[in-house]
Amino acid sequence: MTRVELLPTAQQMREADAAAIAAGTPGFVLMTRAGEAVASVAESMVTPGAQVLVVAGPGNNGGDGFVAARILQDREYRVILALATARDRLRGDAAKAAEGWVGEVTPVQAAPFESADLIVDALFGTGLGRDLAGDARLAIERINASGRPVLAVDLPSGIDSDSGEVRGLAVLADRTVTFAARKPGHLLLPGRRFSGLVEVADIGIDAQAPGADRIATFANRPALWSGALPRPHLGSHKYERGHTLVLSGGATRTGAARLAARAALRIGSGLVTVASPPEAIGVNAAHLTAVMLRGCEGPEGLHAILQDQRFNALVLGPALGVHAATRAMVAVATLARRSLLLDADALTSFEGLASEMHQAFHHAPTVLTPHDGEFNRLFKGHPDLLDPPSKLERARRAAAYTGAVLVLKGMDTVIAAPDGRAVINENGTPYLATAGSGDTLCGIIAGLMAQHMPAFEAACAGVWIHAAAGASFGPGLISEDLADLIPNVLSDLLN
Ligand SMILES: NC(=O)C1=CN([C@@H]2O[C@H](COP(=O)(O)OP(=O)(O)OC[C@H]3O[C@@H](n4cnc5c(N)ncnc54)[C@H](O)[C@@H]3O)[C@@H](O)[C@H]2O)[C@H](O)CC1
Ligand SMILES: [K+]
Repeated sequence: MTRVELLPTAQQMREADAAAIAAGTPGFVLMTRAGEAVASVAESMVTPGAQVLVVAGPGNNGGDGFVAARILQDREYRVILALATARDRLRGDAAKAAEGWVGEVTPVQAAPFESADLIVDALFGTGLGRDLAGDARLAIERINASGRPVLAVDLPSGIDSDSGEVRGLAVLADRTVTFAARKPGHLLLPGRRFSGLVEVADIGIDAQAPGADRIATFANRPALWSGALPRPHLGSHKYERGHTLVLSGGATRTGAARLAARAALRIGSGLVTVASPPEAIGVNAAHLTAVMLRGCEGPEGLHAILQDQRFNALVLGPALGVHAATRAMVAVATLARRSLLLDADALTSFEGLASEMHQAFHHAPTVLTPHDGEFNRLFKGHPDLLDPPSKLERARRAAAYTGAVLVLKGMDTVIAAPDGRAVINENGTPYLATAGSGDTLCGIIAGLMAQHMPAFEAACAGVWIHAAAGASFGPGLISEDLADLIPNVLSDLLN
């Protein structure tokens, strides 16, 4: 099973950097190792004799570039170094690295971008603090316009290490060499797209041990939650494996509930029932076999069903309709204190009413699964939740605000818990962008919670399993395929 991967913030990297230095490794040694790592990846991209243009910035990212330039020149590459600042402005280790460079230094304006066989982007890394302007911006425009292969040092310049956002303009790199650990900005969009193929170089810094008090972000990996996956044992009976209740929409909107219900059954919920409005009973009955069916007329009907405590996980939202009745159903479900998954209409019915969700979900395991559009509609009027540029930060704040686990979906789905834990998912596939895919995800997560998996772990596992199932099918995937692709993914995880 792969190991857990922490994605340190820029601040956590600075602390890890300082800890390595305090433990006896001089900063310049770290920089030299970083430069060596850059040089060795550059050698895998172009052969000796090739023209390499290293574009260096004013800080230690630039310092790494100077070290790489020296090493490559020693190895018979034709290296030119373009400096986006005045040489006498370099400080500390970067200035020391520049002293070791005896080759040509040109101002950015005169650098031969178009004729380079490889461009090394050493302008900015984790120290990027504001939108780019001036010579730095010019350099990035020239790099991107050159059409030449680009190797980025630590991060593509212009990408924010913590949020993955573009600070004005960013280098579009083919490959990135980063140090000690990947950062959130390498996994979050658009940073992931600008980074190209990311490789992690071990330069003697331990970045996997954040201070226990620190907010930690991880890459979503089975190592984080496979231990919490439900594993039926010989004595298991179906009631032990939970009973998931999925609310259906009206007669012409019943597919979503059945997609969620089948997925809940496939992921291992012992029983699954669709609660259907009377006018849709016939339609649902015609399509259901192992999934059971109950009539349910509005909030009162749901309240009556929930008198049976065996229904221990609920899915509300898909195709329920955006109106007050859906809000009333959510209120009944919340008061029943069962594991609860809210998606789609159960979220957008609270557009402008998010304050009704404030601290509303602390009493029972709850997972909200909005995509960006639903998130922005739900939290309209809450700039503190909508404004942070970082998807991680938005998800974390919304989780803390509601008391629910927040799954903010996309190709870079973020899962955040009210206590600050968060993961970034990266095994998504564009083929999951198909009608009903989200409904299936609801069923997977709820089905795991029905089997008593904690909400955060169930959400992380559900997102990963959903994506792995989709990726295993590829082109032509439709949502009806997804539930039946779960068993293969599960058996890989459970063996
Ligand atoms: N921590 C490690 O593991 C190691 C990191 N190394 C490299 O060091 C950089 C971080 O270096 P730092 O000097 O902190 O910042 P940058 O080089 O990224 O930025 C340079 C400097 O530029 C100023 N600045 C910030 N934003 C802007 C802007 N928009 N326009 C102009 N100037 C800007 C600010 O003063 C920055 O300090 C890390 O990425 C690694 O590549 C070590 O070499 C090896 C170990
Ligand atoms: K860079």
